[in-house]
Amino acid sequence: MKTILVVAAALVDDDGRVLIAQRPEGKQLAGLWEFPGGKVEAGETPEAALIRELNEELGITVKQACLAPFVFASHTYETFHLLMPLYLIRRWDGQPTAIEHQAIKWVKPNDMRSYPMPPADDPLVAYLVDFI
Ligand SMILES: Nc1nc2c([nH]c(=O)n2[C@@H]2O[C@H](COP(=O)(O)OP(=O)(O)OP(=O)(O)O)[C@@H](O)[C@H]2O)c(=O)[nH]1
Ligand SMILES: [Mg+2]
Repeated sequence: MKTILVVAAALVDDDGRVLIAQRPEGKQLAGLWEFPGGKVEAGETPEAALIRELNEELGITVKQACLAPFVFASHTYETFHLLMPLYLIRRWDGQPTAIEHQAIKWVKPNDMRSYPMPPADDPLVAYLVDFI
């Protein structure tokens, strides 16, 4: 089975809320709420990939120095194994916008359980509850 590397971000605002984004219709896991991010492309560092994805998906600009490695998910799906580092980000330029998602939402980590997320993400929420 192939391992795919996906990078994701927990954007944290001044009130300690985290941004989650609803996956588009027609995509795998449509309608579930996720951390913005995406696949690392060939020749790309994980950090460069995350900066690119956040610009494509949310229209924000993030500096590499503002990416803080946090925790990772390692989860076997039916057709691939997902390895997904999650970075914490507290500073960025621009206003996050749902460019590729159905919707985005700022939620307290304690309230994230009300938003169905991909199975790989479940263990990550507990770390946010403890740390944010
Ligand atoms: N971005 C993101 N992907 C996640 C999360 N949890 C999770 O299982 N994934 C899985 O990671 C895989 C890649 O994510 P993605 O669809 O965002 O990839 P991408 O932005 O490069 O999109 P694309 O492949 O359509 O260009 C998907 O299979 C997705 O289901 C999460 O919290 N955030
Ligand atoms: Mg994505």
